[in-house]
Amino acid sequence: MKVTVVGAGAVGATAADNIVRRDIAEEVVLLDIKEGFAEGKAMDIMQTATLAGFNGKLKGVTNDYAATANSDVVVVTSGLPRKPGMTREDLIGINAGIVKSVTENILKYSPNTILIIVSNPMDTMTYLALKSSGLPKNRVIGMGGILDSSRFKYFLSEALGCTANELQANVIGGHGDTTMIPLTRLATYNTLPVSEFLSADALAKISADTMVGGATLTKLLGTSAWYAPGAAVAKLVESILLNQKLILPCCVSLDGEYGQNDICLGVPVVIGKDGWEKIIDFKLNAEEQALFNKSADAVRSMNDVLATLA
Ligand SMILES: NC(=O)C1=CN([C@@H]2O[C@H](COP(=O)(O)OP(=O)(O)OC[C@H]3O[C@@H](n4cnc5c(N)ncnc54)[C@H](O)[C@@H]3O)[C@@H](O)[C@H]2O)C=CC1
Ligand SMILES: O=C([O-])CC(=O)C(=O)O
Repeated sequence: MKVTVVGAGAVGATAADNIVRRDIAEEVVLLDIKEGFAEGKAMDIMQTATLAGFNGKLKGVTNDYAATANSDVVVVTSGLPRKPGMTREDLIGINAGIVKSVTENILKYSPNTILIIVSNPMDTMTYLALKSSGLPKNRVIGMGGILDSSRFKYFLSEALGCTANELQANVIGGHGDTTMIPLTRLATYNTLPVSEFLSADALAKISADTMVGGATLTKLLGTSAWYAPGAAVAKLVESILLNQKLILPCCVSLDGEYGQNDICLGVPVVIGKDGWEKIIDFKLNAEEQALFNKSADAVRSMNDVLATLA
């Protein structure tokens, strides 16, 4: 199987590194518009092969879409990251043009690929990629919820004093500072509800910290995060390439599920060789459904901005 990662910046290179280390793809291509940049990142990563013990191949190219031909999966990370004080939505003006042109170029050489959109504002960029590519809806997936859920489990683990691997917890809704919905009611610690161990106030703080998880790191780092985003991309790619059928929260096109239509938003889906194969449409309680509707309203108004861009 062949994977292309577009954008060899912080997130794209980290995603490529995580994918090649897992030895799950026969070929990984890293593409960037900046001359020599992807080639350099790929060479540096490949020089860890004997140290990390992997056998896969990673090749870097400068804007050479022919080298991406017949990719089974393409990950789009090209675009600007935010700086401290910005929201992800502030990036729409520049990133919409980049995501649209990258999608067009990719489809010339891989017309049946599965597209994974990472560039922000991710929910709107996923909607844009779905509409502009004409790909079947199951082959367009936005990555945000896997990362947000991993952060949610991190904050829960810190409060509980346990490893995050003992926790199950999901974030649904939009991938924005105010649109994420950490599902605290359904989060468990070794099968038991986390509310058995943490007060309502503690859970509210964990939820708030999760929602601004990306903004907190942006403030600390001066640009947005890349280690967990890159690892989250690899988790998603692995479930596709190995047809694992993992249930992962991803941004997908809703057609009545969760009461929404004509929008891409984060919900739990089964991920396998054909992309997202099924939406797990479980019943939210009234409070969660109200938050989901509010999240959809906010994302929809960002989607409306697309029509105003040149
Ligand atoms: N969905 C998610 O969970 C996450 C999304 N992001 C988003 O991912 C994007 C990338 O973030 P970083 O890697 O930190 O940024 P970065 O600035 O380190 O890398 C972006 C790369 O894209 C390249 N690029 C720009 N236009 C291009 C084009 N037309 N074709 C090919 N390459 C092009 C740039 O040369 C640069 O190397 C940002 O929009 C950021 O907000 C970041 C983290 C998590
Ligand atoms: O915070 C950002 O802008 C980048 C991102 O989406 C994340 O790390 O969650």
